Amino acid sequence: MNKELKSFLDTVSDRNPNQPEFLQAVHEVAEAIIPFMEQNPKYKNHKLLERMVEPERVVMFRVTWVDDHGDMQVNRGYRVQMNSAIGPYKGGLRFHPSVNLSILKFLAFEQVFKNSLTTLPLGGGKGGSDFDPKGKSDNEVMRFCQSFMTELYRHIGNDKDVPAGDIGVGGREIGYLFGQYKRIQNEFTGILTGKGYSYGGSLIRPEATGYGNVYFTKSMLETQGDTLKSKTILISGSGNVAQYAAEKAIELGAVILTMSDSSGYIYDKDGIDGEKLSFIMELKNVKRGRIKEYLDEYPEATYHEGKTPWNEKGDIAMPCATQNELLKEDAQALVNNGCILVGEGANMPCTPEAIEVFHKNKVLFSPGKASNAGGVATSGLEMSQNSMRYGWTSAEVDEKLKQIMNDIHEACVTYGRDESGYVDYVKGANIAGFVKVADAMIAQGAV
Ligand SMILES: NC(=O)C1=CN([C@@H]2O[C@H](COP(=O)(O)OP(=O)(O)OC[C@H]3O[C@@H](n4cnc5c(N)ncnc54)[C@H](O)[C@@H]3O)[C@@H](O)[C@H]2O)C=CC1
Ligand SMILES: O=C(O)CCC(=O)C(=O)O
Repeated sequence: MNKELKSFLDTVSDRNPNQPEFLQAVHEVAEAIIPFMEQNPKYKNHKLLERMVEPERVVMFRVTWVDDHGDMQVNRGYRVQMNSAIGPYKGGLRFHPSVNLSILKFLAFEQVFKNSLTTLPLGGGKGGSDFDPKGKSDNEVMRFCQSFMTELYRHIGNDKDVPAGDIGVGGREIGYLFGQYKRIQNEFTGILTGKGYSYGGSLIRPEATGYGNVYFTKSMLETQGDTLKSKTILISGSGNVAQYAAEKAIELGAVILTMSDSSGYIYDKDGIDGEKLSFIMELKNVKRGRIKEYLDEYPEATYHEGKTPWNEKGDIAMPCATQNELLKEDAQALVNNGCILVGEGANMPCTPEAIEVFHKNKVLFSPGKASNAGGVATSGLEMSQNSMRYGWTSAEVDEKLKQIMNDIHEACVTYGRDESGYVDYVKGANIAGFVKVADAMIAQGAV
Protein backbone atom coordinates (compact mmCIF):
# COMPACT_ATOMS: atom_id res chain seq x y z
CA MET A 1 0.00 0.00 0.00
CA ASN A 2 1.20 3.51 -0.92
CA LYS A 3 2.73 5.33 2.13
CA GLU A 4 0.47 8.34 1.90
CA LEU A 5 -2.64 6.15 1.62
CA LYS A 6 -1.57 4.11 4.64
CA SER A 7 -0.92 7.15 6.78
CA PHE A 8 -4.28 8.69 5.78
CA LEU A 9 -6.18 5.48 6.54
CA ASP A 10 -4.39 5.01 9.86
CA THR A 11 -5.49 8.47 10.94
CA VAL A 12 -9.10 7.90 9.85
CA SER A 13 -9.07 4.56 11.62
CA ASP A 14 -7.73 6.09 14.88
CA ARG A 15 -10.36 8.83 14.77
CA ASN A 16 -13.24 6.44 14.00
CA PRO A 17 -12.77 3.31 16.10
CA ASN A 18 -15.33 0.51 15.72
CA GLN A 19 -16.65 1.81 12.40
CA PRO A 20 -15.64 -0.94 9.95
CA GLU A 21 -18.18 -0.16 7.22
CA PHE A 22 -17.23 3.52 7.24
CA LEU A 23 -13.51 2.68 7.01
CA GLN A 24 -14.21 0.24 4.17
CA ALA A 25 -15.98 2.94 2.15
CA VAL A 26 -13.24 5.51 2.87
CA HIS A 27 -10.51 3.04 1.91
CA GLU A 28 -12.06 2.42 -1.51
CA VAL A 29 -12.38 6.13 -2.27
CA ALA A 30 -8.93 7.09 -0.95
CA GLU A 31 -7.28 4.35 -3.02
CA ALA A 32 -8.50 6.10 -6.17
CA ILE A 33 -8.24 9.72 -5.03
CA ILE A 34 -4.77 9.89 -3.45
CA PRO A 35 -2.96 8.89 -6.68
CA PHE A 36 -5.29 11.20 -8.63
CA MET A 37 -4.32 14.14 -6.41
CA GLU A 38 -0.65 13.30 -6.96
CA GLN A 39 -1.22 13.75 -10.68
CA ASN A 40 -3.41 16.84 -10.22
CA PRO A 41 -1.61 19.05 -7.68
CA LYS A 42 -4.35 21.69 -7.67
CA TYR A 43 -6.25 19.32 -5.36
CA LYS A 44 -3.39 19.05 -2.87
CA ASN A 45 -2.95 21.28 0.19
CA HIS A 46 -6.64 21.82 0.79
CA LYS A 47 -7.08 18.86 3.15
CA LEU A 48 -9.93 17.76 0.89
CA LEU A 49 -10.10 14.09 1.86
CA GLU A 50 -9.48 14.93 5.51
CA ARG A 51 -12.49 17.25 5.39
CA MET A 52 -14.65 14.86 3.36
CA VAL A 53 -14.38 12.10 5.97
CA GLU A 54 -15.64 14.42 8.74
CA PRO A 55 -19.44 14.80 8.63
CA GLU A 56 -20.47 18.45 8.69
CA ARG A 57 -22.97 17.44 11.36
CA VAL A 58 -24.32 14.30 13.05
CA VAL A 59 -27.63 14.37 14.88
CA MET A 60 -28.50 11.49 17.16
CA PHE A 61 -31.72 11.32 19.12
CA ARG A 62 -34.10 9.25 21.18
CA VAL A 63 -37.30 8.00 19.52
CA THR A 64 -39.95 6.93 22.01
CA TRP A 65 -43.22 5.39 20.86
CA VAL A 66 -45.98 3.16 22.22
CA ASP A 67 -46.64 -0.27 20.69
CA ASP A 68 -50.04 -1.94 20.15
CA HIS A 69 -49.89 -3.53 23.63
CA GLY A 70 -49.52 -0.11 25.25
CA ASP A 71 -45.85 -0.73 26.07
CA MET A 72 -43.25 2.03 25.73
CA GLN A 73 -40.52 1.38 23.15
CA VAL A 74 -37.24 3.25 22.73
CA ASN A 75 -35.18 3.44 19.54
CA ARG A 76 -32.28 5.54 18.38
CA GLY A 77 -32.61 8.00 15.48
CA TYR A 78 -29.81 9.55 13.39
CA ARG A 79 -29.14 11.98 10.59
CA VAL A 80 -25.59 12.26 9.21
CA GLN A 81 -25.20 15.50 7.23
CA MET A 82 -21.99 14.66 5.43
CA ASN A 83 -21.26 17.28 2.80
CA SER A 84 -23.19 20.28 1.44
CA ALA A 85 -20.56 21.66 -0.96
CA ILE A 86 -22.69 21.22 -4.07
CA GLY A 87 -26.24 21.28 -2.68
CA PRO A 88 -28.53 20.53 0.25
CA TYR A 89 -27.85 17.23 2.05
CA LYS A 90 -29.68 14.44 0.26
CA GLY A 91 -29.96 10.74 0.99
CA GLY A 92 -32.26 8.11 2.37
CA LEU A 93 -33.43 6.96 5.79
CA ARG A 94 -32.85 3.33 6.76
CA PHE A 95 -34.99 1.56 9.38
CA HIS A 96 -33.29 -1.73 10.26
CA PRO A 97 -32.10 -3.26 13.54
CA SER A 98 -28.48 -3.26 12.29
CA VAL A 99 -28.40 0.55 11.88
CA ASN A 100 -25.55 2.25 13.72
CA LEU A 101 -23.22 5.21 13.18
CA SER A 102 -20.68 3.22 11.15
CA ILE A 103 -23.31 2.07 8.65
CA LEU A 104 -24.90 5.49 8.31
CA LYS A 105 -21.53 7.24 7.94
CA PHE A 106 -20.50 4.82 5.19
CA LEU A 107 -23.81 5.39 3.42
CA ALA A 108 -23.59 9.18 3.81
CA PHE A 109 -19.98 9.19 2.57
CA GLU A 110 -20.90 7.11 -0.51
CA GLN A 111 -23.87 9.40 -1.11
CA VAL A 112 -21.62 12.46 -1.49
CA PHE A 113 -19.83 10.96 -4.51
CA LYS A 114 -22.96 9.34 -5.92
CA ASN A 115 -24.94 12.58 -5.78
CA SER A 116 -22.11 14.44 -7.44
CA LEU A 117 -22.11 11.84 -10.25
CA THR A 118 -25.79 12.51 -10.97
CA THR A 119 -24.79 15.97 -12.31
CA LEU A 120 -27.53 17.49 -10.08
CA PRO A 121 -26.94 20.00 -7.24
CA LEU A 122 -27.25 17.53 -4.35
CA GLY A 123 -25.07 17.27 -1.26
CA GLY A 124 -24.80 14.01 0.67
CA GLY A 125 -26.44 12.71 3.84
CA LYS A 126 -28.06 9.62 5.30
CA GLY A 127 -30.10 8.77 8.36
CA GLY A 128 -32.32 6.24 9.98
CA SER A 129 -32.99 4.20 13.04
CA ASP A 130 -32.45 0.77 14.59
CA PHE A 131 -36.27 0.42 14.51
CA ASP A 132 -37.35 -2.82 12.79
CA PRO A 133 -40.56 -2.39 10.76
CA LYS A 134 -40.73 -6.18 10.19
CA GLY A 135 -43.73 -7.64 12.03
CA LYS A 136 -45.02 -4.23 13.15
CA SER A 137 -48.60 -3.14 12.48
CA ASP A 138 -49.29 -0.12 10.27
CA ASN A 139 -50.30 1.82 13.38
CA GLU A 140 -47.05 0.99 15.12
CA VAL A 141 -45.06 2.07 12.08
CA MET A 142 -47.08 5.30 11.96
CA ARG A 143 -46.49 6.08 15.64
CA PHE A 144 -42.79 5.40 15.24
CA CYS A 145 -42.54 7.62 12.14
CA GLN A 146 -44.40 10.44 13.88
CA SER A 147 -42.08 10.30 16.86
CA PHE A 148 -39.00 10.12 14.61
CA MET A 149 -40.10 13.21 12.66
CA THR A 150 -40.95 15.10 15.84
CA GLU A 151 -37.19 15.45 16.35
CA LEU A 152 -35.93 15.27 12.75
CA TYR A 153 -38.13 18.12 11.45
CA ARG A 154 -35.90 20.81 12.95
CA HIS A 155 -32.83 19.57 11.08
CA ILE A 156 -34.29 19.26 7.57
CA GLY A 157 -35.81 21.56 4.95
CA ASN A 158 -36.17 21.77 1.19
CA ASP A 159 -33.02 23.92 0.86
CA LYS A 160 -31.27 22.27 3.82
CA ASP A 161 -31.63 18.50 3.89
CA VAL A 162 -34.10 16.33 1.99
CA PRO A 163 -34.33 12.69 3.18
CA ALA A 164 -35.91 9.82 1.24
CA GLY A 165 -36.33 6.03 1.61
CA ASP A 166 -33.82 3.20 1.92
CA ILE A 167 -34.04 -0.26 3.50
CA GLY A 168 -37.24 -0.48 5.56
CA VAL A 169 -38.46 2.94 4.43
CA GLY A 170 -40.84 2.86 1.46
CA GLY A 171 -43.98 4.70 0.40
CA ARG A 172 -45.86 3.90 3.62
CA GLU A 173 -43.16 5.31 5.91
CA ILE A 174 -42.53 8.39 3.72
CA GLY A 175 -46.25 9.17 3.88
CA TYR A 176 -46.34 9.06 7.69
CA LEU A 177 -43.12 11.08 7.96
CA PHE A 178 -44.39 13.72 5.53
CA GLY A 179 -47.73 14.00 7.32
CA GLN A 180 -46.03 14.65 10.65
CA TYR A 181 -43.65 17.26 9.20
CA LYS A 182 -46.56 19.11 7.62
CA ARG A 183 -48.51 19.01 10.87
CA ILE A 184 -45.61 20.39 12.94
CA GLN A 185 -44.44 23.07 10.50
CA ASN A 186 -47.79 23.96 8.98
CA GLU A 187 -46.24 24.06 5.52
CA PHE A 188 -46.45 21.90 2.40
CA THR A 189 -42.97 21.70 0.93
CA GLY A 190 -40.87 19.02 -0.70
CA ILE A 191 -38.91 18.06 2.40
CA LEU A 192 -38.89 14.37 1.51
CA THR A 193 -38.68 12.53 -1.79
CA GLY A 194 -40.26 9.22 -2.68
CA LYS A 195 -43.61 10.80 -1.79
CA GLY A 196 -46.86 9.33 -3.09
CA TYR A 197 -47.96 10.78 -6.44
CA SER A 198 -51.11 12.30 -4.92
CA TYR A 199 -49.09 14.56 -2.61
CA GLY A 200 -46.09 15.68 -4.63
CA GLY A 201 -44.18 12.54 -5.58
CA SER A 202 -42.56 12.05 -8.95
CA LEU A 203 -43.62 9.45 -11.45
CA ILE A 204 -40.87 6.82 -11.89
CA ARG A 205 -39.23 7.53 -8.49
CA PRO A 206 -40.30 4.12 -7.11
CA GLU A 207 -38.87 2.42 -10.20
CA ALA A 208 -35.81 4.64 -10.64
CA THR A 209 -33.06 2.84 -8.70
CA GLY A 210 -33.77 -0.55 -10.25
CA TYR A 211 -34.41 0.86 -13.73
CA GLY A 212 -31.27 2.98 -13.50
CA ASN A 213 -29.19 -0.05 -12.55
CA VAL A 214 -30.43 -1.85 -15.65
CA TYR A 215 -29.79 1.19 -17.88
CA PHE A 216 -26.25 1.31 -16.52
CA THR A 217 -25.80 -2.44 -17.12
CA LYS A 218 -27.01 -1.98 -20.69
CA SER A 219 -24.38 0.74 -21.25
CA MET A 220 -21.64 -1.50 -19.83
CA LEU A 221 -22.66 -4.35 -22.14
CA GLU A 222 -22.71 -1.97 -25.10
CA THR A 223 -19.00 -1.23 -24.58
CA GLN A 224 -18.53 -4.91 -25.56
CA GLY A 225 -21.06 -4.80 -28.40
CA ASP A 226 -23.41 -6.92 -26.28
CA THR A 227 -27.03 -6.59 -25.07
CA LEU A 228 -29.30 -7.85 -22.29
CA LYS A 229 -31.33 -10.05 -24.62
CA SER A 230 -31.52 -13.63 -23.21
CA LYS A 231 -28.92 -12.93 -20.50
CA THR A 232 -29.58 -14.85 -17.29
CA ILE A 233 -29.53 -12.67 -14.16
CA LEU A 234 -29.06 -13.53 -10.48
CA ILE A 235 -30.71 -10.89 -8.30
CA SER A 236 -30.49 -10.71 -4.52
CA GLY A 237 -33.10 -8.90 -2.47
CA SER A 238 -36.80 -8.60 -3.24
CA GLY A 239 -37.39 -5.03 -2.07
CA ASN A 240 -37.71 -1.82 -4.02
CA VAL A 241 -34.43 -1.95 -5.93
CA ALA A 242 -34.56 -5.68 -6.70
CA GLN A 243 -38.18 -5.55 -7.91
CA TYR A 244 -37.69 -2.77 -10.41
CA ALA A 245 -34.32 -4.02 -11.61
CA ALA A 246 -36.12 -7.30 -12.38
CA GLU A 247 -39.01 -5.48 -14.08
CA LYS A 248 -36.80 -3.49 -16.46
CA ALA A 249 -34.47 -6.41 -17.17
CA ILE A 250 -37.45 -8.63 -18.10
CA GLU A 251 -38.73 -5.86 -20.38
CA LEU A 252 -35.35 -5.80 -22.15
CA GLY A 253 -35.38 -9.56 -22.74
CA ALA A 254 -33.29 -10.88 -19.85
CA VAL A 255 -34.20 -13.93 -17.74
CA ILE A 256 -34.32 -13.49 -13.95
CA LEU A 257 -33.37 -16.69 -12.13
CA THR A 258 -33.21 -15.69 -8.46
CA MET A 259 -34.52 -13.26 -5.84
CA SER A 260 -33.98 -13.35 -2.09
CA ASP A 261 -34.66 -11.90 1.32
CA SER A 262 -32.75 -12.05 4.59
CA SER A 263 -33.95 -15.66 5.15
CA GLY A 264 -32.88 -17.23 1.84
CA TYR A 265 -33.31 -17.21 -1.94
CA ILE A 266 -35.61 -18.70 -4.56
CA TYR A 267 -34.36 -20.15 -7.87
CA ASP A 268 -36.77 -20.44 -10.79
CA LYS A 269 -35.17 -22.27 -13.69
CA ASP A 270 -37.95 -21.10 -16.05
CA GLY A 271 -37.30 -17.49 -15.16
CA ILE A 272 -39.30 -15.04 -13.03
CA ASP A 273 -41.50 -13.44 -15.69
CA GLY A 274 -43.75 -10.39 -15.38
CA GLU A 275 -46.63 -12.32 -13.85
CA LYS A 276 -44.42 -14.05 -11.27
CA LEU A 277 -42.81 -10.70 -10.45
CA SER A 278 -46.27 -9.19 -9.79
CA PHE A 279 -46.82 -12.01 -7.30
CA ILE A 280 -43.53 -11.09 -5.54
CA MET A 281 -44.47 -7.40 -5.49
CA GLU A 282 -47.83 -8.16 -3.89
CA LEU A 283 -46.16 -10.60 -1.47
CA LYS A 284 -43.50 -8.10 -0.37
CA ASN A 285 -45.24 -4.72 -0.65
CA VAL A 286 -48.76 -5.58 0.49
CA LYS A 287 -48.73 -8.88 2.41
CA ARG A 288 -45.21 -8.20 3.75
CA GLY A 289 -44.49 -11.95 3.56
CA ARG A 290 -41.31 -13.99 3.07
CA ILE A 291 -39.78 -14.93 -0.30
CA LYS A 292 -40.14 -18.65 0.39
CA GLU A 293 -43.92 -18.18 -0.05
CA TYR A 294 -43.14 -17.92 -3.79
CA LEU A 295 -43.12 -21.71 -3.78
CA ASP A 296 -46.76 -21.80 -2.59
CA GLU A 297 -47.69 -20.31 -5.98
CA TYR A 298 -44.83 -21.66 -8.12
CA PRO A 299 -43.86 -25.07 -6.65
CA GLU A 300 -41.48 -25.86 -9.52
CA ALA A 301 -39.04 -23.28 -8.10
CA THR A 302 -36.60 -24.15 -5.31
CA TYR A 303 -35.94 -22.36 -2.01
CA HIS A 304 -32.55 -22.22 -0.30
CA GLU A 305 -32.81 -21.29 3.38
CA GLY A 306 -30.01 -19.16 4.85
CA LYS A 307 -28.16 -18.92 1.51
CA THR A 308 -27.34 -16.22 -1.05
CA PRO A 309 -27.77 -16.82 -4.81
CA TRP A 310 -24.11 -16.43 -5.83
CA ASN A 311 -23.37 -20.12 -6.33
CA GLU A 312 -25.90 -20.36 -9.15
CA LYS A 313 -24.89 -20.05 -12.79
CA GLY A 314 -25.83 -16.72 -14.41
CA ASP A 315 -24.42 -14.26 -16.96
CA ILE A 316 -25.03 -11.25 -14.73
CA ALA A 317 -25.22 -10.69 -10.96
CA MET A 318 -27.17 -7.82 -9.42
CA PRO A 319 -26.77 -7.65 -5.65
CA CYS A 320 -29.73 -5.50 -4.56
CA ALA A 321 -30.10 -6.29 -0.83
CA THR A 322 -27.50 -4.88 1.56
CA GLN A 323 -23.81 -4.15 2.27
CA ASN A 324 -21.18 -6.91 2.24
CA GLU A 325 -23.61 -9.56 0.99
CA LEU A 326 -21.26 -10.84 -1.73
CA LEU A 327 -17.95 -12.23 -0.46
CA LYS A 328 -14.67 -13.26 -2.08
CA GLU A 329 -15.73 -16.91 -2.43
CA ASP A 330 -19.05 -15.83 -3.94
CA ALA A 331 -17.18 -13.73 -6.49
CA GLN A 332 -14.96 -16.68 -7.35
CA ALA A 333 -18.01 -18.94 -7.75
CA LEU A 334 -19.63 -16.39 -10.08
CA VAL A 335 -16.46 -16.13 -12.18
CA ASN A 336 -16.12 -19.93 -12.33
CA ASN A 337 -19.72 -20.10 -13.54
CA GLY A 338 -19.08 -17.67 -16.40
CA CYS A 339 -20.53 -14.44 -14.97
CA ILE A 340 -19.50 -11.49 -17.19
CA LEU A 341 -20.98 -8.51 -15.36
CA VAL A 342 -21.84 -7.43 -11.82
CA GLY A 343 -24.03 -4.35 -11.35
CA GLU A 344 -24.41 -3.26 -7.74
CA GLY A 345 -27.98 -2.18 -6.99
CA ALA A 346 -27.38 -2.05 -3.24
CA ASN A 347 -24.81 0.18 -1.54
CA MET A 348 -21.42 -1.58 -1.13
CA PRO A 349 -22.85 -5.13 -1.42
CA CYS A 350 -19.53 -6.58 -2.63
CA THR A 351 -16.59 -6.79 -0.23
CA PRO A 352 -13.23 -5.33 -1.37
CA GLU A 353 -11.89 -8.89 -1.76
CA ALA A 354 -14.82 -9.79 -4.02
CA ILE A 355 -14.22 -6.69 -6.17
CA GLU A 356 -10.57 -7.68 -6.49
CA VAL A 357 -11.64 -11.06 -7.89
CA PHE A 358 -13.90 -9.34 -10.46
CA HIS A 359 -11.17 -6.92 -11.52
CA LYS A 360 -8.55 -9.66 -11.78
CA ASN A 361 -10.87 -11.65 -14.04
CA LYS A 362 -11.86 -8.60 -16.12
CA VAL A 363 -15.52 -8.97 -15.17
CA LEU A 364 -17.40 -5.72 -15.88
CA PHE A 365 -18.07 -4.39 -12.38
CA SER A 366 -20.03 -1.27 -11.44
CA PRO A 367 -20.02 0.13 -7.90
CA GLY A 368 -23.37 1.09 -6.39
CA LYS A 369 -22.46 4.75 -6.24
CA ALA A 370 -22.59 4.75 -10.05
CA SER A 371 -25.12 2.09 -10.97
CA ASN A 372 -27.72 2.76 -8.25
CA ALA A 373 -27.55 6.57 -8.60
CA GLY A 374 -30.78 6.62 -10.62
CA GLY A 375 -32.80 6.64 -7.40
CA VAL A 376 -31.33 9.76 -5.92
CA ALA A 377 -31.15 11.37 -9.37
CA THR A 378 -34.91 10.95 -9.72
CA SER A 379 -35.29 12.29 -6.20
CA GLY A 380 -33.46 15.36 -7.52
CA LEU A 381 -36.01 15.50 -10.34
CA GLU A 382 -38.80 15.23 -7.74
CA MET A 383 -37.30 18.24 -5.93
CA SER A 384 -37.24 20.21 -9.19
CA GLN A 385 -40.88 19.37 -9.90
CA ASN A 386 -41.87 20.35 -6.33
CA SER A 387 -40.07 23.71 -6.70
CA MET A 388 -41.79 24.37 -10.02
CA ARG A 389 -45.14 23.15 -8.63
CA TYR A 390 -45.37 21.09 -11.79
CA GLY A 391 -45.14 17.42 -12.77
CA TRP A 392 -43.45 15.72 -15.69
CA THR A 393 -44.96 12.66 -17.38
CA SER A 394 -43.51 9.17 -16.82
CA ALA A 395 -41.92 9.28 -20.26
CA GLU A 396 -40.28 12.65 -19.51
CA VAL A 397 -38.85 11.49 -16.17
CA ASP A 398 -37.70 8.17 -17.63
CA GLU A 399 -35.94 9.97 -20.49
CA LYS A 400 -34.08 12.22 -18.04
CA LEU A 401 -33.17 9.18 -15.93
CA LYS A 402 -31.75 7.38 -18.98
CA GLN A 403 -29.72 10.44 -19.93
CA ILE A 404 -28.32 10.77 -16.39
CA MET A 405 -27.35 7.07 -16.23
CA ASN A 406 -25.70 7.40 -19.62
CA ASP A 407 -23.77 10.49 -18.47
CA ILE A 408 -22.63 8.68 -15.31
CA HIS A 409 -21.46 5.76 -17.42
CA GLU A 410 -19.51 8.12 -19.69
CA ALA A 411 -17.91 9.83 -16.68
CA CYS A 412 -16.80 6.44 -15.30
CA VAL A 413 -15.29 5.49 -18.65
CA THR A 414 -13.47 8.82 -18.92
CA TYR A 415 -11.76 8.45 -15.55
CA GLY A 416 -11.63 4.65 -15.32
CA ARG A 417 -10.34 3.28 -18.63
CA ASP A 418 -6.83 1.80 -18.48
CA GLU A 419 -4.25 1.28 -21.25
CA SER A 420 -5.70 -2.15 -22.11
CA GLY A 421 -9.15 -0.64 -22.65
CA TYR A 422 -10.65 -2.27 -19.52
CA VAL A 423 -12.80 0.15 -17.52
CA ASP A 424 -12.26 0.22 -13.76
CA TYR A 425 -15.68 1.68 -12.88
CA VAL A 426 -14.73 1.92 -9.19
CA LYS A 427 -11.82 4.22 -9.94
CA GLY A 428 -13.84 6.08 -12.59
CA ALA A 429 -16.83 6.71 -10.31
CA ASN A 430 -14.73 7.81 -7.37
CA ILE A 431 -12.65 10.29 -9.33
CA ALA A 432 -15.57 11.67 -11.35
CA GLY A 433 -17.63 12.08 -8.16
CA PHE A 434 -14.73 13.66 -6.30
CA VAL A 435 -13.83 16.35 -8.84
CA LYS A 436 -17.06 18.37 -8.65
CA VAL A 437 -17.23 18.27 -4.85
CA ALA A 438 -13.52 19.10 -4.54
CA ASP A 439 -13.79 22.08 -6.92
CA ALA A 440 -16.75 23.43 -4.91
CA MET A 441 -14.95 22.95 -1.60
CA ILE A 442 -11.84 24.75 -2.84
CA ALA A 443 -13.98 27.63 -4.14
CA GLN A 444 -15.80 27.95 -0.80
CA GLY A 445 -12.64 28.18 1.31
CA ALA A 446 -12.01 26.79 4.77
CA VAL A 447 -15.49 25.53 5.63
N1 LIG B 1 -34.49 2.58 -2.41
C1 LIG B 1 -33.62 3.28 -3.13
O1 LIG B 1 -34.00 4.18 -3.90
C2 LIG B 1 -32.17 2.99 -3.06
C3 LIG B 1 -31.68 1.92 -2.35
N2 LIG B 1 -30.35 1.63 -2.42
C4 LIG B 1 -29.80 0.50 -1.73
O2 LIG B 1 -30.38 -0.70 -2.24
C5 LIG B 1 -30.42 -1.72 -1.23
C6 LIG B 1 -31.83 -2.23 -1.08
O3 LIG B 1 -32.67 -1.14 -0.69
P1 LIG B 1 -34.24 -1.14 -0.94
O4 LIG B 1 -34.58 -2.08 -2.02
O5 LIG B 1 -34.66 0.27 -1.03
O6 LIG B 1 -34.75 -1.68 0.45
P2 LIG B 1 -36.01 -2.61 0.79
O7 LIG B 1 -36.24 -2.47 2.23
O8 LIG B 1 -37.12 -2.31 -0.15
O9 LIG B 1 -35.45 -4.05 0.43
C7 LIG B 1 -34.32 -4.54 1.05
C8 LIG B 1 -34.12 -5.97 0.62
O10 LIG B 1 -32.89 -6.46 1.14
C9 LIG B 1 -33.12 -7.61 1.92
N3 LIG B 1 -32.20 -7.56 3.07
C10 LIG B 1 -32.13 -6.60 4.02
N4 LIG B 1 -31.17 -6.91 4.91
C11 LIG B 1 -30.63 -8.06 4.49
C12 LIG B 1 -29.60 -8.90 4.99
N5 LIG B 1 -28.95 -8.59 6.10
N6 LIG B 1 -29.30 -10.01 4.28
C13 LIG B 1 -29.97 -10.33 3.14
N7 LIG B 1 -30.97 -9.59 2.65
C14 LIG B 1 -31.28 -8.48 3.31
C15 LIG B 1 -34.57 -7.52 2.36
O11 LIG B 1 -35.09 -8.79 2.65
C16 LIG B 1 -35.20 -6.89 1.12
O12 LIG B 1 -35.45 -7.87 0.14
C17 LIG B 1 -29.81 -1.07 0.01
O13 LIG B 1 -28.42 -1.31 0.03
C18 LIG B 1 -30.04 0.42 -0.23
O14 LIG B 1 -29.12 1.21 0.48
C19 LIG B 1 -29.50 2.37 -3.18
C20 LIG B 1 -29.93 3.44 -3.88
C21 LIG B 1 -31.29 3.91 -3.79
O1 LIG C 1 -33.44 9.29 -3.11
C1 LIG C 1 -32.68 9.65 -2.24
O2 LIG C 1 -32.60 10.78 -1.81
C2 LIG C 1 -31.73 8.69 -1.58
C3 LIG C 1 -31.54 7.37 -2.20
C4 LIG C 1 -30.52 6.66 -1.38
O3 LIG C 1 -30.63 6.59 -0.18
C5 LIG C 1 -29.34 6.12 -2.01
O4 LIG C 1 -29.01 6.53 -3.13
O5 LIG C 1 -28.66 5.28 -1.39
